[in-house]
Amino acid sequence: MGLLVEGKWQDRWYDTGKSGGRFERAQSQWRDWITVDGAPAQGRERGFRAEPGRYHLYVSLACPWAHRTLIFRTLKKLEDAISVSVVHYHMGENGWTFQTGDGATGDTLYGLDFLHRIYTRADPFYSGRVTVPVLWDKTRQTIVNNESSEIIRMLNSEFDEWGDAGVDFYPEPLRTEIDVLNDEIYPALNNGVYRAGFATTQDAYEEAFGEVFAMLDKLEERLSSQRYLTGQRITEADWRLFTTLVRFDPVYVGHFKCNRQRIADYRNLSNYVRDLYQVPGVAGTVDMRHIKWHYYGSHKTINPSGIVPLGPDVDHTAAHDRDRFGPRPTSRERA
Ligand SMILES: N[C@@H](CCC(=O)N[C@@H](CS)C(=O)NCC(=O)O)C(=O)O
Repeated sequence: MGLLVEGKWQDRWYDTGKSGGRFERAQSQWRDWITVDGAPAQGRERGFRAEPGRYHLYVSLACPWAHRTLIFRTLKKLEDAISVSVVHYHMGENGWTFQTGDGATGDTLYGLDFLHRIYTRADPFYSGRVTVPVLWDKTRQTIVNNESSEIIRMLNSEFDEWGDAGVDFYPEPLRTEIDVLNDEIYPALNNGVYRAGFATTQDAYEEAFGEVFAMLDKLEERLSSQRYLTGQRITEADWRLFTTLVRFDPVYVGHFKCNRQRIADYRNLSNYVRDLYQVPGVAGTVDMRHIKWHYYGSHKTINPSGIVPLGPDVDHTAAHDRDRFGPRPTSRERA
């Protein structure tokens, strides 16, 4: 675990010293957009035109933010248009690596050893964290964007010429509602579990823990009267929630000490996760080995032995009860 300082790698854990023991996630620094016409997004200088075969995703199968991008790539049928490299699940003193095996592909573009070399290839003097996902432009050999919430928006709408234009997870009439949901769920839950797990004071941990479960209670209630977060169709807000929920019982309950209760103890949330998991294509994006071995094996400050617990055995393929709100509409019916 570390970061780049003016292009030089330094092995350093998160610094919670100046924030009262609170974990504060750094802002992603690469924020350009791929667009259909190649025009720069508002306020940006560099423009990137959507083209098949030009862009590449660097992901970890363990990471909930990278997982979002894989789900969008799969459900938008962009596998042929956008290529992928999967880093090794272990993140040690060199950060994410391109060690191969066990589902890790290595760097399929340049054969590099560490992900930080991708960042310095884009900017030899980059300072900041080296995170996944990374959306890479093979033509200009640079990073377009390393913020998952933006990458999924591009995949949703800018590659429709080569993907499934009938699938839209950010439909115009629901945008405000989706944005409001994201703004609430991200700090309290998606990032809340990390704030609980990486806290270095009791107060910081308890604050995050309270927010995590207050949000889960709220979502449980919301999902007691409708199939998905905005009602009858699956949106971006659901996929963003899914990647956190699917990691909750196997990792966040134990490793991040979010143990008031499990997702399995919430009737609606547990059925909802199974419902989303069973959407064709999604199961193939969930890799429990990478998920468990990454967190338990990489975070030595919170699990020094690196031992990975064997349980729990969560069966996401089991039947769910969400059809009680009516059938899940297919993308064709919605379009
Ligand atoms: N806001 C970013 C966060 C990405 C992120 O923090 N990824 C984690 C893995 S789950 C990472 O690569 N961490 C490495 C580090 O912080 O050094 C996004 O959503 O894309």
